[in-house]
Amino acid sequence: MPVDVSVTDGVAEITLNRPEARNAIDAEMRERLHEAWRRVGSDPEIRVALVTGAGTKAFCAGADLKRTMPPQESFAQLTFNSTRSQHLLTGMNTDKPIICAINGYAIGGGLEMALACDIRLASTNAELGLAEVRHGTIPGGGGTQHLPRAVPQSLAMQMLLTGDRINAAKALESGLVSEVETPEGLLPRAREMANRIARNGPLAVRAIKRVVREGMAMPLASALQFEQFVWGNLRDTEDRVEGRRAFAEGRVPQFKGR
Ligand SMILES: CCCCCCCCCCCCC/C=C/C(=O)SCCNC(=O)CCNC(=O)[C@H](O)C(C)(C)COP(=O)(O)OP(=O)(O)OC[C@H]1O[C@@H](n2cnc3c(N)ncnc32)[C@H](O)[C@@H]1OP(=O)(O)O
Repeated sequence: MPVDVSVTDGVAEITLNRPEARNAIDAEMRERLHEAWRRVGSDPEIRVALVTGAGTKAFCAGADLKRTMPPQESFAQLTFNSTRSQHLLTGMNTDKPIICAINGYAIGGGLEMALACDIRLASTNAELGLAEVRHGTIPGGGGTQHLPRAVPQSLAMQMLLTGDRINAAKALESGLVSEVETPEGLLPRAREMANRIARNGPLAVRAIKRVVREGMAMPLASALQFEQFVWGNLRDTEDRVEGRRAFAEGRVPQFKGR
């Protein structure tokens, strides 16, 4: 299968599995990814998602450049496809946190997928770039908007206009990724982080993702009001009571998500 999904202790691990094509996204992988993101969003047992690539060379080399494009895609069909391409990423708009373990090349749609995630970790051999301009097009999966929001605009424009890749060190320095690990250490680190998030209050975890993502698009005053509103909604939850009770009793809280 071009996409493997395994769920353990509330963590859904999604692996892009076409290493022979540097995990490039063809039509079948796109459909399986849609299914995976739908499962993450709908399965109450899943609290966190972790996405990575099979093999040691690439997270994802982007859209499959060898796929045959129908010669005369109607505009409606193109719109549908672009919508669905967008959906590959917007489908990730679950309110559950997604960690991306970038285990090698993340290019084009591969970097766009990583940019749609909440936490990005990279291995020392990773290289990240948006090559679309070299193919006579522009990123179609959110890259022109997410990259300048993730790194300084000058670096984003340099990457977009040249199609150049940056290495893991530059990605860390620019804040595109939050940590760099050895190839052997990347997945264990990502899994450890995912498991710690999965043990936190699930309502609070999802509220944090929502408040940050939606608040960033608001004026500061409105965003602070939004935070207060969401904080108030959590005040009377069983999880908040359990958190305080567990601290007082010196034990690990058992959150139920209500
Ligand atoms: C209806 C279908 C829908 C499809 C999907 C739609 C949704 C997609 C998500 C949303 C996307 C929006 C728009 C996105 C656009 C893009 O992503 S454009 C593509 C951008 N990517 C690239 O330009 C990368 C091209 N590849 C490379 O530069 C290099 O391969 C590499 C990644 C740097 C790796 O180099 P190296 O390790 O030297 O390996 P290679 O020998 O080059 O490659 C190994 C084999 O893998 C094949 N391959 C690599 N990349 C792709 C690819 N993108 N598409 C198809 N195949 C790829 C390569 O051809 C080799 O194959 P073999 O020759 O058969 O061994």
